[in-house]
Amino acid sequence: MGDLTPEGGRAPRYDALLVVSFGGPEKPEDVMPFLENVVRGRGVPRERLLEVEAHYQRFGGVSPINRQCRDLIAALDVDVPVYWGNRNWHPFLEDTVRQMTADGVRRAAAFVTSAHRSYSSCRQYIEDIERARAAVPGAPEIVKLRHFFDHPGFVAAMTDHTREALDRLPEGLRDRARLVFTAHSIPISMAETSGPTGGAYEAGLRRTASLVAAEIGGDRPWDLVWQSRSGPPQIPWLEPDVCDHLEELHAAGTEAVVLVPIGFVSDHMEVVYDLDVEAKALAERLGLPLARAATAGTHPRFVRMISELMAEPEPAPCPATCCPAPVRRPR
Ligand SMILES: CC1=C(CCC(=O)O)c2cc3nc(cc4[nH]c(cc5[nH]c(cc1n2)c(C)c5CCC(=O)O)c(CCC(=O)O)c4C)C(CCC(=O)O)=C3C
Ligand SMILES: [Fe+2]
Repeated sequence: MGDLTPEGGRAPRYDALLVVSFGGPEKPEDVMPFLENVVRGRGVPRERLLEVEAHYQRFGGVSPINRQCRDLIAALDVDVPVYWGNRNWHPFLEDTVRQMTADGVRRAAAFVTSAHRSYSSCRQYIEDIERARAAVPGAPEIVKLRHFFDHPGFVAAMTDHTREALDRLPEGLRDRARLVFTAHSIPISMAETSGPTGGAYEAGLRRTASLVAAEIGGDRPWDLVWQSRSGPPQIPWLEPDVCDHLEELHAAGTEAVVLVPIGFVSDHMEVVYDLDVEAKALAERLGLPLARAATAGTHPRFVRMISELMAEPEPAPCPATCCPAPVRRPR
């Protein structure tokens, strides 16, 4: 299928675009069932779950993520029908794949709202897609687009938003502000097995951060730290946590910080709670001037990136050894 390109490769031909995301609750009574979907079989302690439930209830039981997916879809400029399915909440992928099948879709491109490589952000989405396809007779072929952590469109959007955040700091501090990039912490064992040869999650995040920092220029110091740790306490996750890091920076004399959530593509609950509520309150307590950069969201350059990914030669599927599912240790 597809025409030969001048380079002799095959131009992919997709008859639909499927946006695949995490999903989130949109009313208070959906919060607990959503969380139970997220943590099923993952050994997340009950206390952690109740704590996270309170984060959602504080915002009326509504995660911003579904709205953000709708906004992204509305901003897309592609010449095929666009579908949307989630891992953890409505619209569920399986229902969407059923609809695509009924509509006669044969071969769709899948854009997953996750830039980086790890089990949670890559392989698990592949499993979600394959499970949905297996449940629907005659389901279309679904080709997952490549990871985009180093794509110029993603980097440009994050650079713009980092500049905007710098401009929100008091003028005299802008040149001295440190860039603190954040991403979701994951278990160290998951980080070590991410990508085809391991370590790709952190390496990719460092790559994006260094590209953004270089665009910002001025040899500005930057760090990569972690947020939103979950899981049972006895299992080691990536550290330091962003809040511990802010305390350390403050103690060491850092005058101002811009937080850049490079590990996420929209301002969803983990960004608005863990950074805009928790980290912000800490910074206020410390007297540390802090601004948080927006995620890529619907930045035009990021939106255009999605069309560009669809026009690329079809990505090779991930090798089976890439981002394996975590081994579940008995507790
Ligand atoms: C790498 C990564 C990303 C980035 C890539 C991507 O975007 O996919 C991400 C995104 C997100 N994580 C999200 C929410 C949650 N993640 C949890 C738990 C976990 N995340 C993990 C990893 C990641 N998560 C892991 C290893 C766990 C432990 C359980 C498990 O092994 O799966 C929990 C359970 C409660 C708790 O936090 O303890 C919640 C509620 C939301 C939605 C926010 C909203 O509703 O707006 C989004 C976009
Ligand atoms: Fe998560």
